[in-house]
Amino acid sequence: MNAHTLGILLLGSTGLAVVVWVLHKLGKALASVAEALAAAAVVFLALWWVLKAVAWIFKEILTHPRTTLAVLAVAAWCFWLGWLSLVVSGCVVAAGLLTWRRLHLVSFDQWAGRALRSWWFRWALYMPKLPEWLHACGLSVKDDTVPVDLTVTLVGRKKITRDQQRAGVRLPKVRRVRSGASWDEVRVELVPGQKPEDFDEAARELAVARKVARCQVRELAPNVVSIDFQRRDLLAAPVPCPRFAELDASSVDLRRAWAGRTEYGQDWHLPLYGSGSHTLTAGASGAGKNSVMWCPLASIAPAIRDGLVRVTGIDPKGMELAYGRGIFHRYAVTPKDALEVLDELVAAMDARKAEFAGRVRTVPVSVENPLELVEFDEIGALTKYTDRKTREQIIEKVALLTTQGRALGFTVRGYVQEPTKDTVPVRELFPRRICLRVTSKSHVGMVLGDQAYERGAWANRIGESEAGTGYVWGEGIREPMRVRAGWVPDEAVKALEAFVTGGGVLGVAA
Ligand SMILES: Nc1ncnc2c1ncn2[C@@H]1O[C@H](COP(=O)(O)OP(=O)(O)OP(=O)(O)O)[C@@H](O)[C@H]1O
Repeated sequence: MNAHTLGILLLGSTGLAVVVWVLHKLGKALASVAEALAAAAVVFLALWWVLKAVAWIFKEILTHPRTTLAVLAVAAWCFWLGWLSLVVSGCVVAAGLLTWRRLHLVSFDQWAGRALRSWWFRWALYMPKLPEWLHACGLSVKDDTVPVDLTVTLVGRKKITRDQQRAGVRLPKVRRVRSGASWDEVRVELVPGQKPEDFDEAARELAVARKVARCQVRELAPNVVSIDFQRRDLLAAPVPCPRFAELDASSVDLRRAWAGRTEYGQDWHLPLYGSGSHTLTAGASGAGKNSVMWCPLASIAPAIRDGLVRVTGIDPKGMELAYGRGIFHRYAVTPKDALEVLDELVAAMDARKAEFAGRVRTVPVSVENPLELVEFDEIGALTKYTDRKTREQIIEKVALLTTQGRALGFTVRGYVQEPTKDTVPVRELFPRRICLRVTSKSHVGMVLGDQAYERGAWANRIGESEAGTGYVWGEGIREPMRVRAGWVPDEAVKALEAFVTGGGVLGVAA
């Protein structure tokens, strides 16, 4: 090997070493750049997921505030205080709620039970199941009109894709679930292509899907309907009237006369004396107004017999009350007689006022000063359909009795078919109202007040076969409550008459 070759080899090795060194340095630099990029990507991704999670939590808080906050509260509790204290506290709360439920079912249900049941039904039943039912009942909109994207590739092939988000079917969204004692209201928002009538037509199928006897649909807005499912009906069968022959005088409480049953399957009481005793009952013909009248009278039969209660009957039809004529201390049919009877009552009230003023705040019921109970059937017949002079006088006397009678032991109970203001101008003077089956939705508000219908007093939907069923609201009842008056058949009215007049205690099998 000569010097020239040696020089070339040396130069070549040096060049190669330099190239290797440069590549090594380049590789190192590239590796650190890649490392930095990877770290940045990880940080960016982590930040992106955190942001997404925060956005999701905010969205959930906004759309389902109660549920999300409850879940967050439970998680926070577990994190800071431990799960054991959570379980113990949960058991204590559950025991408290169960005790409350046992002691007072109605107040428990109206303040806590409804909210818990609504929440549970929403998440466990209606959110997962309703879309399925709606689809099965033909209440979904098929998205045949989904746009199709055509992609032409470089090699000339065509790829057809559908917008995955909008493919398939569109279903109404559940907006709210409200669960009452007997009915569940599921509010849904319709999708374009649907109308409320579609839901009306599918009501029967929906009832079958939910496995309940009845389902009704209410239109709340052009694109919102409430699908109402009747879960149970404890008032389907007539409620028997009390066995008054077996009652003894000491068990009669005039402030809580038994009147029938509530939709919770509990006793329904009405006050005949004291606060909230003036009662107006509205109901279409055949709605069962007379059972609201007769049933409490049957439950206080011993007090009527003993002279602690004196019943006055005003009966413009001259039929219904005449059947138990002996029960009534005073009785009137014609407008003239009615006015006379009312005059007599107002005079008695004034005499009592003169005797007791300044001595007591409420006149105690006794044989000398009995509770004067006025049963005014078809009150509209005399406050609208008589001559003006008599009408005005009758209205004036009823107003006097309802405004001044409570503390003096005078109670008026009126019954009306048409609860409009011009039929019953003294409507507002009756603090307690009962709405039996009525012919129009507007009547519900007239009897029970604004919002009664919206809050579930659907008295216009009571069936003709459900006579005696109605709604009560106000006077300590937070939500409209469905009730059914005890049914007092004809023979029971006769037996009641015999009982209170001392004509033999016949009693009635309940
Ligand atoms: N509580 C009830 N339970 C079961 N059936 C009842 C009840 N109340 C009434 N009915 C039935 O409904 C029918 C009509 O009842 P009721 O006479 O009380 O109606 P109403 O509202 O007074 O009607 P109208 O104003 O026409 O007199 C009764 O004959 C009876 O068959």
